[in-house]
Amino acid sequence: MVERLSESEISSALMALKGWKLREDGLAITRSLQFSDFAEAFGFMTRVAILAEKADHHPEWFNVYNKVEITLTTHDASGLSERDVALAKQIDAAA
Ligand SMILES: C[C@H](O)[C@H](O)[C@H]1CNC2=NC(N)=NC(=O)C2=N1
Repeated sequence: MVERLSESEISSALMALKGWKLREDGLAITRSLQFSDFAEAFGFMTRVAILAEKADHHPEWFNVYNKVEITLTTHDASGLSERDVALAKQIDAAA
């Protein structure tokens, strides 16, 4: 069973991440990214898809043209877990 992060763990995790915000309900983190065009955006999404599959931890995301909006939460914990932080760090590196 994956543990849900405490508020202080979430705050310190957000400081180590780039551009991620805590969703109003406190149960997810979100980040918006903008690329030069659709092909760049989709290439990023492809890299993230491979990382997500390897981690067995998957984003909720939306893409329109060169913009990608990502939401991370852990369904199994009904909130944020270390899996979200780990994937967010990998996403920051893939951007
Ligand atoms: C059995 C369980 O659904 C799987 O282990 C994974 C799949 N991907 C997942 N992704 C996310 N975001 N949260 C999960 O709890 C999750 N669980």
